[in-house]
Amino acid sequence: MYIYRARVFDTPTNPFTGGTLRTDTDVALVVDDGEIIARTDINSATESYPTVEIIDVRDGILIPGLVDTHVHYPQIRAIGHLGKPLLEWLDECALPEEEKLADNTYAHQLAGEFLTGLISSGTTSAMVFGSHFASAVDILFERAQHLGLRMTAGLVTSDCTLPEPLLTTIDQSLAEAQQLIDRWHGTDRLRYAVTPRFSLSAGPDLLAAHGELVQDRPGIWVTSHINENQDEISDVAALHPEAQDYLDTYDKAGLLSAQTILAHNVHPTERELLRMAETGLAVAHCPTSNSALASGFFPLKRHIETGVNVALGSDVGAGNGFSLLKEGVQAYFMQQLDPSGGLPMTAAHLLYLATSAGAQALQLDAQVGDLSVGKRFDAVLIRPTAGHPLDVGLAHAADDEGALAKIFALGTPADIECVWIDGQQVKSHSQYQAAGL
Ligand SMILES: Nc1nc2[nH]cnc2c(=O)[nH]1
Ligand SMILES: [Zn+2]
Repeated sequence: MYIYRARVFDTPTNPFTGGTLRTDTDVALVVDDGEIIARTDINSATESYPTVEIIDVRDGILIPGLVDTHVHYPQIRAIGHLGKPLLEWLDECALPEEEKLADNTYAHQLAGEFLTGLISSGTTSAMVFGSHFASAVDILFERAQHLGLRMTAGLVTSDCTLPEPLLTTIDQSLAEAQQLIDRWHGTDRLRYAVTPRFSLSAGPDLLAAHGELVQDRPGIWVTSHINENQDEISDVAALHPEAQDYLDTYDKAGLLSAQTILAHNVHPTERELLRMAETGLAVAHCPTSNSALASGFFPLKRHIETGVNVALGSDVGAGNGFSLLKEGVQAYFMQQLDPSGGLPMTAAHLLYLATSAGAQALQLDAQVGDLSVGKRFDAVLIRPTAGHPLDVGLAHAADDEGALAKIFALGTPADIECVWIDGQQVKSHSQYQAAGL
């Protein structure tokens, strides 16, 4: 048991519907076996728990663990290619890298690099796009289990239009998925997600077969891509003449529910938005990816007005890093710049999107997303080096909301001193190597 004495920022109420940022300059979080069992002032905490060690982190700012709802494990080494639209980027940058995961030694290296990327950026829960190779997905689950990450992931499936080594068949993909589900779904903090790459590389029969798998095994998640790029959307329409639009390719296959996360949705129709709201699925907004690939401006206002759940994704490697602080500020920039009129956001909106909204999208909000009593202690300590830009910014912030805006504007993984998952410290600058990452 520990008492964390801290300056805490979190968003237990939704700023998109009138909620506000919660800030406490000096609060005691009593954490027992990974659970926050009290949130009170330090005197009350020490009175109730006189023998418990106090960890004073008031020289930093504690925020909830960040939640990445869309990130690709095989693409860490593909980050940073510039100047290509989606389909060219996939062919020339992403897919050649994904083919290399047929080799387990390579997959092990990438899994280590990938998990280090997440944890060092303060990400404690994630919906991870796995690999086309079952053994590489197995390796990822094993490493994530060792680390304690809250991870939902699965075998990526495609049966057309991609290079041959990345293709599968219905029988093979169902058998491999079943093995991974039996081994990992519900083990510790791990869950399985049916993961058709996108409807441009998955025909109706493959989608339907995995839809049946989801119907047979309630609790299994679904993730894929949608409406990212105009050329992609036209090609999907040609490949799926049976569907009325992109969303319908997944809907017809029985893949849509409140346990579905679809990435991008930059170019949705009104019908698609209405149907998304009806199903309760969540959209992963990936602003650095949308910028890098010039995919377009994400219509956040239309999503919110239609009642579609939205959270943030880094979309590594089209996105250009693991930091959800960077995704938050990029989301803000794009809303500011959108010529059709974006949604103005405050720092509270950005923190909400990067934490509570992600926890809700993953149905983990009973456990994480904010630092209230009853939640698990997934937390990130922002503590910049003295004299570095964020340290200067925080020292001169006008108020708490201003300080949070500085964190989004200036914060990098180097400013993240400690990360806890379920009460366990998984990153600290001093112990970083010892964590075995
Ligand atoms: N951004 C992005 N979009 C995709 N659509 C299908 N695959 C991908 C991918 O790997 N990245
Ligand atoms: Zn993606």
